[in-house]
This record gives sequence, structure tokens and C-alpha cells, in this order.
Amino acid sequence: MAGDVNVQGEEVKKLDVLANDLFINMLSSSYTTCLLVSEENKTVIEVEKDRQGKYVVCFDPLDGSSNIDCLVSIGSIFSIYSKKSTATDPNVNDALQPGNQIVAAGYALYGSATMMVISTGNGVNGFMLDPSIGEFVLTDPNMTIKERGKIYSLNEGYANLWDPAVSEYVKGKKEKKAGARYIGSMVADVHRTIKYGGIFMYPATADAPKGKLRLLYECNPMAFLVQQAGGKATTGKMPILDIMPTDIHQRTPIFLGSAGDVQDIIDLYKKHGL
Ligand SMILES: O=P(O)(O)OC[C@H]1O[C@](O)(COP(=O)(O)O)[C@@H](O)[C@@H]1O
Ligand SMILES: [Mg+2]
Ligand SMILES: [Mg+2]
Repeated sequence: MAGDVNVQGEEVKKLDVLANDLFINMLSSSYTTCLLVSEENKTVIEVEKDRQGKYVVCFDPLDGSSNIDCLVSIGSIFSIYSKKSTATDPNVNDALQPGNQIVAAGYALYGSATMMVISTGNGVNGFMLDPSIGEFVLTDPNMTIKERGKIYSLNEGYANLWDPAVSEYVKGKKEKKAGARYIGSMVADVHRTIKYGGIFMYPATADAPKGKLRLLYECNPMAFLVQQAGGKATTGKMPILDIMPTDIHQRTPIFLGSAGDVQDIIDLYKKHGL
């Protein structure tokens, strides 16, 4: 514990602080960025004038922090945008762009191997770290998601708080004896969804009508990757990438993964008139 709370009111652990400092230092000394949005910083970070480049980067420096102490996989997530206006200094509006404006996005997964999965809008590629040479090697070229999968993934502890569409959907999965998997690190749950197919969900609940996951540095980059891999990502009512953000830390419900599986939940939202 770093003995601090982040802007989301959660306890900040030392690794979050360390990862955040690394991201900020590396990005602001790269001469390629002008504005940074981090899960751990309340407001946008403007890069020193003489080091500014044209890109805006939104990141979750360490995702899955509740899994650190028990050694379960964690990760990092980022998305990159171009600064909108060339005439004026970068400002918060440059960070408030919908996900369909993303230039590149990716995540790093610190699991039984370390892997980077990235897309620049031309499909998705995965690179595994070979520690013997200190290089990321292209091991997963052109990653694609199956049209349908057998796995569903969400925190079932919140079942009493779901809306009727999610309740009906999960009931249907149980009737089909689908596989249930939930790691509680978004990066690891999404990586499994891309590799094995199926659906990952963090829906709205009665006590959190916008869900938990953050649009700019969790949902948008993952939605971009999943779509680039041939899958779908939705709030249930609209594509994640079409949301026009109004706040850098805003949250959204999310369903992502195999296109057929995600379409089923979209259909249930329509059926229930939600
Ligand atoms: O414990 P819950 O409510 O299921 O939430 C799990 C979700 O929270 C997160 O840990 C939030 O991310 P951070 O660790 O970056 O705050 C996601 O990785 C994960 O999908
Ligand atoms: Mg996170
Ligand atoms: Mg985090």
C-alpha cells in the first residue's frame, strides 16, 4: 500500500504508483506526446512545451490491482489519439474524443509470459517477451476472435443487481452449460476472450448504473482491439467506440467478444426495451 487513494476512491498500491510514474516519464520524454490521461491522475497531464509531440495517450498503468498480492495476472492498457487542433495548446477536449478516432491501442499482459497486444487499425498482433534476448517477438500475428465461443465472463456476485437483459442472458448460458471464467483483471479476461472466444461483460448494476470500467483507458482501447480482431463491443445499446466522452474518468457498461455472442445481448436489450 502506498497509503493513498486514487481519484476513483480506491486504495492505491505501490505498483500502481510505480507503473504510473513509468508511463508518465517515458511518454513525456518521448517527444511524441502532448497530453496524457491516466487512471491515477485526477486531471489531464500536459507535457512540457519543448518536449511536445502530436499524440494524446490515455492509459490504465496497472489494471487488475486487486490481483497483485495473490500473484494473479495483471496488465496495462493504452489508447493513442492525434491532437485535434494544431493551432492551440493541447487541452482536455483533445482527450475527449470517441474511440472511433483511436490511432493505435493495446495492452500488456503480465501473466505466465509477458505479452503485448497492439493494433494500429490494421488488425491485431501479439508479441511475447523473450527474456533471453530482451525482445518482444511476434508470436500471434493477425489475431482474430471466433464468431461464437463457449465462455462467458462477468462478476456473478452482482447477479441481484443486474437488469433483466443480463439476467436472461446469463440464465441462457447456464442452460447451455457454457464455461464460466472470471479473473477480475480486465486485461486477462479480455485476452482470454480474444484467444478462446466468448463474451466478457461488466454490465450496469442497480447501484452502479454506469458499471465500473472506465471509457477512456479501459473500454475504448479494448473495444478497438476486439473490433479489429473481428469481434464486437457494446454498452448493450450502442457501440462503445461511438460514445462521445464528456469526462476523462467516465464509466460505461461493456459487453465485448465474439460477434455472435455480443449480438445476442444486444438483441435482449432491444427485446426488453432497455
Ligand atoms: O471486482 P470487480 O467488481 O469484479 O471488478 C473487476 C474489474 O476491476 C478492475 O480491476 C479495475 O481496474 P483497476 O485495477 O485498474 O482499477 C478491472 O481490471 C476488472 O475487470
Ligand atoms: Mg483497470
Ligand atoms: Mg488501474
